[in-house]
Amino acid sequence: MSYQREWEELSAIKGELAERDWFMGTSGNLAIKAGSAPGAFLVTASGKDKRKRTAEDFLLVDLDGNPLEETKLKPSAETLLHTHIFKRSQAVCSLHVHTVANNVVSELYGDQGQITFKNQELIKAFGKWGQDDELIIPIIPNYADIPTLASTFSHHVDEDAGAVLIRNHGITVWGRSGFEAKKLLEASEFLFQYQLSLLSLKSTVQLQS
Ligand SMILES: CSC[C@@H](O)[C@@H](O)C(=O)COP(=O)(O)O
Ligand SMILES: [Zn+2]
Repeated sequence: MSYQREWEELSAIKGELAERDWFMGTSGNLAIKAGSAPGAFLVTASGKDKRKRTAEDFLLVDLDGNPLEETKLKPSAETLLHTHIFKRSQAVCSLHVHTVANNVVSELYGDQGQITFKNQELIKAFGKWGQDDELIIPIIPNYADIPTLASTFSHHVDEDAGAVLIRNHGITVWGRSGFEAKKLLEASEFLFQYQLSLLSLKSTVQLQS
């Protein structure tokens, strides 16, 4: 089975996210559908330093997350989340990263179960082009039991592109292409960093007045 093109695409995305330092402490995992095999996708191998580029970065798994080729590599511990995305939508790529900004936002808004962005240019990345459009990013608890986490996560996969925050853990985004998934990830991180800067400056101004 040939998946060289998808391997190179995911590898290039991985390299860009690594340049942003979004894989601290081996965190993060990435997946892309293997075009020639509709029931298969490439996923990052578990526990690797994703800043490094190696011949063992990804392995091919089926839609239940089982390896399709003989390998000593283990699929990402969070492969189940990617399987839900590919089973429930037409998404082609999903990306998961831990950043300080997405963790802090998930904790600040975790009790509300979501964060809403409005009057922000970058929500257009999610197709929100109207004057009063809102982008709602759900926030789910960080269940240690991965099947429970994945099942909770799956309830929010109702479109072919989207984003979900996992509280004090990270974000998972998915899209109809690698380009779209990366765009949503970058837009989300921009919005999180903006929100944190705004809250911090507001509290400084309040303290001074
Ligand atoms: C030490 S990073 C935390 C991991 O448990 C996990 O959240 C993660 O994102 C990476 O796990 P991985 O199994 O390498 O895909
Ligand atoms: Zn993670």
